Amino acid sequence: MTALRLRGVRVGYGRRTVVRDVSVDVPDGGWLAVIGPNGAGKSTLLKAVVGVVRAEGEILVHGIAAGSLTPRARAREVGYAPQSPALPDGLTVTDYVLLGRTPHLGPLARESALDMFVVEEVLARLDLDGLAGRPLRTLSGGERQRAVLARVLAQRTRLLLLDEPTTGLDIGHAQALLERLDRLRREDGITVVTTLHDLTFAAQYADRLLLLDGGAVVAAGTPAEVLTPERLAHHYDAATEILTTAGGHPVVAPRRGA
Ligand SMILES: Nc1ncnc2c1ncn2[C@@H]1O[C@H](COP(=O)(O)OP(=O)(O)OP(=O)(O)O)[C@@H](O)[C@H]1O
Repeated sequence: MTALRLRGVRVGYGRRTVVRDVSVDVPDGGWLAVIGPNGAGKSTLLKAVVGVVRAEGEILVHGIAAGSLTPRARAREVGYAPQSPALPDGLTVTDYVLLGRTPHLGPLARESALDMFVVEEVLARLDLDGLAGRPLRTLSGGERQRAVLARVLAQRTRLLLLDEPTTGLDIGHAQALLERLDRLRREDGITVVTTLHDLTFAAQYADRLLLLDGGAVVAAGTPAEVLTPERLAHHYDAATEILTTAGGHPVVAPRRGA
């Protein structure tokens, strides 16, 4: 089954079109990385899928038109972490992550033992259990980023849309997070869509890349197909060499003084 299908998606702010004619299919259990230079329209595309911005064209989530879902139903299908979310002041990490359970709560809106279990499990997996009682405002940038991801994972959706999930994370925490997502994908069939500026991480984890420039898809395919020095020069204005890891994944190495 196709977890996410976009056909001819267009998004504009006012009269300016910033995403144009985007079509892509993401199969169940797949990982799509949306890449592209600053301002290419990556975040806007994700926002269109979760309904934060209005879009034209077709957006199907697990075969259902996204626009026909209530916000609560959509939140049970799609977990979304924006690039820099506004965090409610005064909440502890546990309280905040518990917000991820909101779409699953019954009519009395009381959390059950299952909700608490899910929250504790997610906190442990993201190395946040030691911070569970801390107010959000006292966390470091990277810890805050992990708390945002914990809230999204607590939502337990089959499709995750993550906007720059590794921003502010050190290489170890970034890798641990991407490994965790990869395991969810392989073991539970969760589908992952991320924007990622780190093209080497994108090439390691995503099975498909979608390169946007000026709001349009300019390349799509496997990391090895999309990441060429010519494309990176043309669309990012970057001088790079593409190396290869022992495992056969492309590595994007910037070239000094080119
Ligand atoms: N709320 C808004 N109102 C008007 N223009 C916006 C709004 N949000 C984004 N834009 C513009 O839309 C274009 C695409 O922005 P978007 O944030 O989707 O790009 P991006 O590819 O995610 O960029 P980055 O890599 O810098 O995060 C940019 O030119 C941006 O200035």
